[in-house]
Amino acid sequence: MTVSSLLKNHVRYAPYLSKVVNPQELLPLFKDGQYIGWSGFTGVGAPKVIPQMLADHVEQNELQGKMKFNLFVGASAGPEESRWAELDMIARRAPHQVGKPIARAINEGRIQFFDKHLSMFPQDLTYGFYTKDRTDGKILDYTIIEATAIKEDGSIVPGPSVGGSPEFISVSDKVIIEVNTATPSFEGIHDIDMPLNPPFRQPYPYTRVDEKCGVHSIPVDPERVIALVESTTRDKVPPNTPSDDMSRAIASHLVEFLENEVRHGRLPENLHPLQSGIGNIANAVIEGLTDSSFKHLTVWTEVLQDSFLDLFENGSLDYATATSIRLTEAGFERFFDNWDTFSKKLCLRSQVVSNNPEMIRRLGVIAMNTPVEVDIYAHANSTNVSGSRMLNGLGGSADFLRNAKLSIMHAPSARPTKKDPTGISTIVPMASHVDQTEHDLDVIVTDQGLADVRGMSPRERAREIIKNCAHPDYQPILMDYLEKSEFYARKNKCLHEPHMLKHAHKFHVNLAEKGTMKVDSWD
Ligand SMILES: CC(=O)SCCNC(=O)CCNC(=O)[C@H](O)C(C)(C)COP(=O)(O)OP(=O)(O)OC[C@H]1O[C@@H](n2cnc3c(N)ncnc32)[C@H](O)[C@@H]1OP(=O)(O)O
Repeated sequence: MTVSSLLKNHVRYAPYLSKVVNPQELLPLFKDGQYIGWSGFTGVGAPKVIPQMLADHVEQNELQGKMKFNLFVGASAGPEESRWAELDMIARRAPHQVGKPIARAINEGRIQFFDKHLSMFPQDLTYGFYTKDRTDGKILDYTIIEATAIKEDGSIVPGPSVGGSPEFISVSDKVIIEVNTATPSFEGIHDIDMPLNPPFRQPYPYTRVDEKCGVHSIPVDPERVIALVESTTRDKVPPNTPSDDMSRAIASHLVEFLENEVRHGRLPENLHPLQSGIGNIANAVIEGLTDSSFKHLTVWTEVLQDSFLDLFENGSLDYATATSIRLTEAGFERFFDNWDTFSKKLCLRSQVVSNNPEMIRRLGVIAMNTPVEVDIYAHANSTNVSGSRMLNGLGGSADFLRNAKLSIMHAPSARPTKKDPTGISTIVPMASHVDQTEHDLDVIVTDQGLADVRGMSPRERAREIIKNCAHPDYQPILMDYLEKSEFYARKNKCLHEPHMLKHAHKFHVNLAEKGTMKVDSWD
């Protein structure tokens, strides 16, 4: 097959050039029921060509539901994954996904999805936990990985995400590389600690966000690389929703809180390394920090979004490390135009390291993530609407929130339903599913205000959360629930964390039946 000169420029290990194929030639390798790993994390750095080729094959031959794979991706992949879900090509999936088609397939029971902390997922895969029913001793049949360059030793330089690729490759029978020639090489930006399983694993030695001691590309046994294909499509991340009054209000409460922590000596002037989730609120919080007086900030997180570029550019951010840099097309343009500046201030690691509990606790990270709901005692649901409907998954939220120095959850105080503009209260009597427990969270913040629940008993917490965070439409209803619960609990001597179990999920039942959480009474 003729190899383009662009591809030759990206591949510095000559023996691979004889393995360059037309993607169609790989079709016979793929069989229903196989276990496949993809590179990628939060919609960037995932393979594109082979997933599309397989999707076209399924669509053209009406093989929907007849060619299904057990698919593992560090976190969410790109639009190719949605297409696989639409064509019923995914039998099993872990650990985090994004997009309506895949969430629909999970909630319709067509995909067996299991959720796991992002720091643990790759190592558990290498332990063989997820393939314990295989009888051939293999873990992954194929890893399909996107590279932006291949080095002289045949090792793989990933693109804007590292994710779980090092672990996937280490347990993959065969490896297929998609070399993306539309994206500039990301060489020099990665620092990768290769997997080493217990009992001989060494501690990660980092005591600052900018320390590095890993390798700069992912080593692979060239014998296991069976094919290379050229990919000419860049990652496409949809534009972020601009910040609005609600998200700006949250950001301003948070900035005020952090300033107060500095004044009281609980944080240094440049804070501690920040972690920030994805989405509109997380973006607004970072924008809020851009406008604040904090300088020399650092970031230890899993995903960097466009708003971090502003922080770099205005000089507030000294250094950031993550496992993925999920930028919009405009963001990537800005990033490549200023490669020399950004690449010196940025490092991408594997997700086992970016989300490593020991590192998060050692560095005293300040973690900020958005929940579905938080209950009056500070248990939070990050994943399942009304206890059942899976959204995106746990992601790294609990890796960070359990281990951070400050664990913060930010959310709108109310979300709309078709029937009621404030039909969903973020603050509920009892969370319908718990991902973050009362033992993990320190601060809850909504557009209404901020509840600092450190050191508070559950009943003190409940009052602080209702008073400061609940939407005014729900404050009296929640107070009524709390007081009635206390009345019954006092009689039964169970006042530590009082609930009326028969009413604890009445907000959710009311939402299902009447389209609003506004319950008329507790009787
Ligand atoms: C890769 C990573 O891990 S990044 C690091 C952090 N990761 C995480 O925190 C993972 C878990 N978190 C998440 O996935 C997100 O933060 C979410 C989904 C919880 C919140 O994100 P938001 O952008 O605020 O979600 P949004 O308000 O659009 O809600 C999503 C959907 O859930 C519905 N929803 C949200 N909360 C509720 C609720 N309490 N009750 C009922 N429905 C709800 C919304 O109506 C919306 O429904 P739709 O899909 O039919 O439109």
